[in-house]
Amino acid sequence: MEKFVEVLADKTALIARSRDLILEKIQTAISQRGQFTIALSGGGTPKPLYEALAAESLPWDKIHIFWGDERYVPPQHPDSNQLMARQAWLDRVDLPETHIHPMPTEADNPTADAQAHEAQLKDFFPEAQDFPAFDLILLGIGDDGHTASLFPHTEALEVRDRWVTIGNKDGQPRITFTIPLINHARCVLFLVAGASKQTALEHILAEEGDPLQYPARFIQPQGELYWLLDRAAGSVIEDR
Ligand SMILES: O=C1O[C@H](COP(=O)(O)O)[C@@H](O)[C@H](O)[C@H]1O
Repeated sequence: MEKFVEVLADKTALIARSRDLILEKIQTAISQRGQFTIALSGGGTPKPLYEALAAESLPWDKIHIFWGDERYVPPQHPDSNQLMARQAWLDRVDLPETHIHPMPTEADNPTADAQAHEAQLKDFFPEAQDFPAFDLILLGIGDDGHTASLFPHTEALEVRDRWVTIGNKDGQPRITFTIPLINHARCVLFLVAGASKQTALEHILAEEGDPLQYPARFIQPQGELYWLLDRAAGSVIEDR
């Protein structure tokens, strides 16, 4: 694993750097493999990044969009990660609808939806031996140290034999990529902004620590790992 930690001056610089990195990864993946596969994160942090990517002229017919996690709500629900990405980015560009691969959330059965999405991924990545290698998985962290929907001390952290599983946020189900799937990516990019993330970040990036308490510590991909932080979040790292 190659690990890079960058502290950017502010959120604007953070978004510009992450946009440029993604544009570089798109170009490399398409020139080497003919397509680019990305899994998106939800929450508030990546929204301006999606808006910035919507302004780019890209080979949309070679780009496939997935999600690393999803809230267990219908696709039109205001909490839906899919809805946010569609409004900020996907609905604004000429991306074929067949290239958008949301996590299903409407079976009224999170286990069935997680299994259905795993089957969809297996159809998309027929060559995958044990786990697929996404070109880029975009992640955030919560103030509690969670990433994707891998929450502290939850069963999802133990899952090693599935691609997709059920997350648990305070008793509410979510759908989430598993740790081994994320760790199989060619590149994992964490985007972290705001002072509220400082404490979690300090524990996640420390030499020693408990990954069950700070699940983002489990993310050690076989490819590249980028931590892009704005100064409000990353000053704790600079001060170390
Ligand atoms: O619940 C979630 O939270 C994290 C972090 O969100 P943010 O609002 O603090 O940026 C996010 O990465 C995850 O995808 C989302 O479902």
